[in-house]
Amino acid sequence: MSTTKKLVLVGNGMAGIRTIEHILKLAPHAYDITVFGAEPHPNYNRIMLSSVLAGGTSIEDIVINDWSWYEDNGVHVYPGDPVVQIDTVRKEVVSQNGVHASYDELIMATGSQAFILPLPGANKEGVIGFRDIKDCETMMQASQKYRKAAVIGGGLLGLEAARGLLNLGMDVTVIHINGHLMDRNLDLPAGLMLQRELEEQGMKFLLNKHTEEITGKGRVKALRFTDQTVLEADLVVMAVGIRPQIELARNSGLDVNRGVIVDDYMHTNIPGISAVGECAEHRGIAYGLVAPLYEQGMVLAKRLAGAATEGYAGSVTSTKLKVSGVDVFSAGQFKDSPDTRSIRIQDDVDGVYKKMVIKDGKLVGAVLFGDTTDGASLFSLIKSGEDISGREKEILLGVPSGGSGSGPSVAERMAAMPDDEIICGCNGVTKAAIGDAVLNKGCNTVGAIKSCTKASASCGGCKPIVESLLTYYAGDNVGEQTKEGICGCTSYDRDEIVAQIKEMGLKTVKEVMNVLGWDEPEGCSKCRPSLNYYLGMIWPTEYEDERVSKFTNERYHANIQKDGTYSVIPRIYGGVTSPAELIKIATVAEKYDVPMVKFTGGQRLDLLGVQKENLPKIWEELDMPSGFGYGKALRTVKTCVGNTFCRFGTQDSIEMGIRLEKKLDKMVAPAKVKLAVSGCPRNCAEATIKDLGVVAIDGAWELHVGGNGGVKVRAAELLCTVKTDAEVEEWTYAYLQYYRENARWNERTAAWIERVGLDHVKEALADRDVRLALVERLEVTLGHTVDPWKEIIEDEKLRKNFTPLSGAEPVAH
Ligand SMILES: Cc1cc2nc3c(=O)[nH]c(=O)nc-3n(C[C@H](O)[C@H](O)[C@H](O)COP(=O)(O)OP(=O)(O)OC[C@H]3O[C@@H](n4cnc5c(N)ncnc54)[C@H](O)[C@@H]3O)c2cc1C
Ligand SMILES: NC(=O)c1ccc[n+]([C@@H]2O[C@H](COP(=O)([O-])OP(=O)(O)OC[C@H]3O[C@@H](n4cnc5c(N)ncnc54)[C@H](O)[C@@H]3O)[C@@H](O)[C@H]2O)c1
Ligand code: SF4
Ligand code: FES
Repeated sequence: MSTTKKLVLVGNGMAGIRTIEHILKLAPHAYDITVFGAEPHPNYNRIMLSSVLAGGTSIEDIVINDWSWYEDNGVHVYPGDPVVQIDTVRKEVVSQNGVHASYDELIMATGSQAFILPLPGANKEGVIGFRDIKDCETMMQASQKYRKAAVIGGGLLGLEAARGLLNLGMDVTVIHINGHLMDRNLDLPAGLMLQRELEEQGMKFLLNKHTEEITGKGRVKALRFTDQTVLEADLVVMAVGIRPQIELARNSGLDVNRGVIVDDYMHTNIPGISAVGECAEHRGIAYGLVAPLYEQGMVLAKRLAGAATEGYAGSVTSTKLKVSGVDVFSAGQFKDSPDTRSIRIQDDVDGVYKKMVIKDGKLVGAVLFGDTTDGASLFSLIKSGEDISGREKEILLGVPSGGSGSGPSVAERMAAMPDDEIICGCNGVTKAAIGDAVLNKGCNTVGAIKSCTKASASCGGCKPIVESLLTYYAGDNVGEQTKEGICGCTSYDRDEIVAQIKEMGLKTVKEVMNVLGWDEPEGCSKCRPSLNYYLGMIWPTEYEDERVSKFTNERYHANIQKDGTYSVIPRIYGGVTSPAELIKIATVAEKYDVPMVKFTGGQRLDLLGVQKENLPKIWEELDMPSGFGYGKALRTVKTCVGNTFCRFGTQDSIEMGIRLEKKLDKMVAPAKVKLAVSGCPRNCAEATIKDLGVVAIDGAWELHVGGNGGVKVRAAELLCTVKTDAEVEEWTYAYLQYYRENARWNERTAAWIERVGLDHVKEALADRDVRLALVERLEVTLGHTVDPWKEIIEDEKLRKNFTPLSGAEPVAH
């Protein structure tokens, strides 16, 4: 008589089949396995439905185990045939099609269903959730016939659905009950930054809106809200959360609450029946992300295979929004509470926000917007629970901690990580699997690991840790192509892209992406602005700036502030103003109720707290050039008093500063550029911590380059000493143009000089003909650059962009 036990799995989804995969590995002959699935498909990666909807991925691409896998592993499968009854006494399940299957062990892995708000009209045609392949197909079909889509719920799922529908050509409005998006994962500043970014992509939002009714005859026509406004819609996608599928379990006598209640070994209250995945509730939590479910699956598989396991103790979760062009990451406890401290950086120029939440010296939560490269390492710090006291700022600023004795190095952290730690949550890839790919399967690049294990193939959030593990395992054998592409969308680096743009005459961002085979068709918030810069630098007379490829600040030509208002900084050449100019500034400040007028560190006046819609009017009335206080461009030329008034001064620093600023006032660059001119070596203008600082010495001028006074202070290095004012100009312009042509986008001169070395720059500029040619190219560029505010003021269409934040006002009936 056979000793093989019978194992029945109810639910052919991600958690259940992952458990079966482990059992097949741990105890290949222990069970005769039967799987029932309500969906007619083989086991597929539900996560990737967002990518299918957004385009570029097919249903076939997201299948994890095709039909042959079931056959090869002797797994009997009943697709499209849900289990409708469980006889826990006879130990038998019955399916909708009348199949009876007896079991020794039964796994419930029925997942969740989309929560459909019980609104009048919710049963109309065109109202759906977003949970499975069928929903995805319904949306794709609807987009062929209809224009207006409403997505209820501004969480992860709603925003991914909305992005997909936009890609399908629909006009999409997201209705959100809260005041900021992704309120379950983000705090207010990150939520606002996300909203702005998505608005730029064409998404519309109605916040703090409560839907009351779905109207229309047969098919949906509109949504009516509690404030009695109405939004027309031919397709409504509900993405307001999920509910575990527990009816079958409840009807079968299993203890249920929100989900099927399980202990640390995934036992339910009935012997022989386990539950795993979203349908399970462990220590009061029913998870809605794959990583914890895979951890549960591993524990269950070990128990059923008779292997030792410490049980499941619960998970800290992390999420990453899968919308191309937006980088958002959230992990753990992201909200402040009385027993936590938090530390945050908000860089409105580059559209970056980072927050760490700390409790008892340990990192317990993090939010990242705009730059999520540190997401994986922050997440592993949260999971490891190590004490980070004294290193908080270092960690948040992304300064690598290694070798200095201030904390474990990356290699030490990789070594300490347990083998069964899941590195790629989306695909359930463990550290051991990555080690195996590198050590035994010859994978020596991230790309090869991706092909072999699927790690980093979905949301990409795990890529930095995959890279660290690759280095940890492969050491010196890391393959060539791990050279960094400019972002996750491409493997081309900056120099290759610039060379290809020149060689192939590529003229638009889209063209570069198409021709160079970008992985993400829309690009992301890193590559779009950098391509926009490179194209403008290479084709100064032809290229038209692509507004959508820029950060918010540069798109609105104003610095966005913490509270969503903007600041206005007119140019004040060399920091020298006049009574007439001051009166003009004071007049607009009073007229538009500007809450604060402040001197900046760069000797200018900043009007803070300006509403977006007032920006064009203020600039029009000021009638002063833009100070580019927001952009990757020339910011200020700070000057000291110089020999006009100062008794120590040997040269006229004010005149020199104004001359340089007048020439360069519209110069855009890879990153912001600050200049200063001091009239003697006392250097009151602090010229030696500027990108370029000019310091007068007796009978000559010194030019110092690559300085920085920000987070990482760097003293400038002496580039040259010249005698005449004309030479100061020639070297300054040549140096800046050389930087414009050779630095990576977003690379300040300090970082650039550190990377290429001062000697290289000196050598490149040594030849006068080369310098003159550089100056000429800069002049051509400057000749084609316009003052952005002049352009906006004169163009009605551009002025229209300055309407209030949530532009999507509902249609009132
Ligand atoms: C569009 C989308 C994007 C997502 N993106 C992410 C992401 O980026 N990261 C992340 O971590 N998570 C993401 N998720 C969530 C993730 O997909 C789920 O957490 C995961 O699929 C849950 O796995 P599960 O096996 O518990 O449930 P499921 O994958 O839902 O599988 C359950 C299966 O059981 C079937 N079933 C139900 N009742 C029965 C029955 N009586 N008989 C037989 N079969 C039955 C269901 O039809 C289903 O096929 C996303 C979800 C969606 C919808
Ligand atoms: N990238 C990812 O990790 C990813 C992507 C998609 C889905 N998922 C998972 O899938 C599950 C479902 O996602 P979700 O976004 O539906 O759930 P969610 O709970 O994360 O978000 C639902 C959102 O809807 C809002 N909401 C609730 N009621 C509303 C109403 N009446 N009107 C308007 N808004 C309302 C909530 O404030 C919330 O922000 C979650 O577990 C999620 O983690 C994850
Ligand atoms: S740098 Fe020299 S010239 Fe300029 S203000 Fe200071 S002391 Fe005077
Ligand atoms: S965690 Fe999403 S691809 Fe790895």
